[in-house]
Amino acid sequence: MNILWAYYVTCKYHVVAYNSIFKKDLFKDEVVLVTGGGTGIGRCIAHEMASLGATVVIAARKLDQLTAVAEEIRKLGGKCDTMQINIRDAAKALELIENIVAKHGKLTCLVNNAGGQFMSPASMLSTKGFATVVDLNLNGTFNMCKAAFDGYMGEHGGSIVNIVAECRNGFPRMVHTGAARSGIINMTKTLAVEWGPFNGIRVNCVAPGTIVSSGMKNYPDNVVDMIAGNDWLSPTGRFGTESEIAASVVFLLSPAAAYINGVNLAVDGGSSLSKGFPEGQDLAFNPEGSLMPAYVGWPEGKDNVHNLKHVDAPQKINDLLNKYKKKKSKL
Ligand SMILES: CCCCCCCCC/C=C/C(=O)SCCNC(=O)CCNC(=O)[C@H](O)C(C)(C)COP(=O)(O)OP(=O)(O)OC[C@H]1O[C@@H](n2cnc3c(N)ncnc32)[C@H](O)[C@@H]1OP(=O)(O)O
Ligand SMILES: NC(=O)C1=CN([C@@H]2O[C@H](COP(=O)(O)OP(=O)(O)OC[C@H]3O[C@@H](n4cnc5c(N)ncnc54)[C@H](OP(=O)(O)O)[C@@H]3O)[C@@H](O)[C@H]2O)C=CC1
Repeated sequence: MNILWAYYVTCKYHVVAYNSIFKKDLFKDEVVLVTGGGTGIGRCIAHEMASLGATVVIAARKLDQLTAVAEEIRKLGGKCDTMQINIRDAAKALELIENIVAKHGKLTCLVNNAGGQFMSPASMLSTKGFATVVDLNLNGTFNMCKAAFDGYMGEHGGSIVNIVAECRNGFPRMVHTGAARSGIINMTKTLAVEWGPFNGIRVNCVAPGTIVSSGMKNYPDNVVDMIAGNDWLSPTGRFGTESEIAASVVFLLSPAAAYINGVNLAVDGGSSLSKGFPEGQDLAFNPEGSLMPAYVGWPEGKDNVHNLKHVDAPQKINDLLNKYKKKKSKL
């Protein structure tokens, strides 16, 4: 009897969790701001949130990219607005939040996705280069968190997800971003504690490992070659996908994560724990491993193919992704 009861309770909660994660109108009352939403991972997060009913505002410096993504989302039936921002400008960050609240009535979720860096050994990095990357990632993320708090969340609550980069063991060749992202992870813990009492504000991080995305286009060919040559640097024997990052963000913003606060969720295939097998991904490749399709939330088009171009990354990196997919489809 007890076993049956335990089974019933477990199943019941599975069903509750499943429904609350996938219900198509889960975020219908939410207004979410995704910084850097005109490209790559941010674009994917914007699509997923819109597919679940949210009103999405995407903001970055380049309006043309934002406009194109907003059109894609609207064509698929989602709600999306665009606004321009340089997250390094604190005053403009507050102005942005105030504009969103004035236009959409609230701001319940913030995804701090905008950021980036370049590759350089520490020995060759200038003081200005270090400061620039810290300013963009650490100060920029703080500017957005503080603006969201002052402009809406302090009074009404909300949920924040900061996209960082997996940097648990340091970040060789990217000392600036490793320092900045570690700063964000620590800041996230502090804000979770300080702001929780303000109507239950939650602040969490997602730390991507190496992800096939447009971000790689920022790197010169020799760096892309190096990254592409190291695709085995994770126990899963592959890189991650944008939708695998978006899924974790959706989860952390959802009621399924209502009691999760101040964590840093590594989405890296375990690369922070081990670098996998030096023999290469052929040996390490796990045929059962998930390769989520892009834009899980939207209905598929003709022949079960998504209407959207999946990933905008350098050709060599895309070739690797297609190689994994072919292997998977053979099984
Ligand atoms: C084993 C393998 C595992 C490999 C594992 C690899 C994992 C990769 C994981 C991460 C992936 C991603 O994040 S992908 C996402 C990437 N996306 C982005 O980076 C987008 C955002 N990036 C940017 O905006 C820029 O790159 C960034 C430099 C950060 C900011 O641009 P700004 O215009 O503000 O700054 P700039 O004026 O260009 O530059 C300011 C100063 O910075 C320095 N600087 C700028 N670019 C530089 C460069 N390429 N090399 C040296 N120094 C540079 C110079 O000192 C510059 O000053 P002067 O000398 O006076 O000019
Ligand atoms: N791809 C990967 O392997 C990994 C990515 N990440 C992080 O994930 C996030 C998304 O990366 P990804 O999509 O791959 O890369 P992208 O380069 O495509 O995305 C970066 C986005 O940030 C925006 N941005 C950059 N600087 C600013 C600024 N000053 N103000 C406002 N927006 C800005 C850019 O838009 P615009 O130029 O129009 O301003 C762009 O949309 C980044 O923070 C990245 O560092 C972390 C680990 C791994």
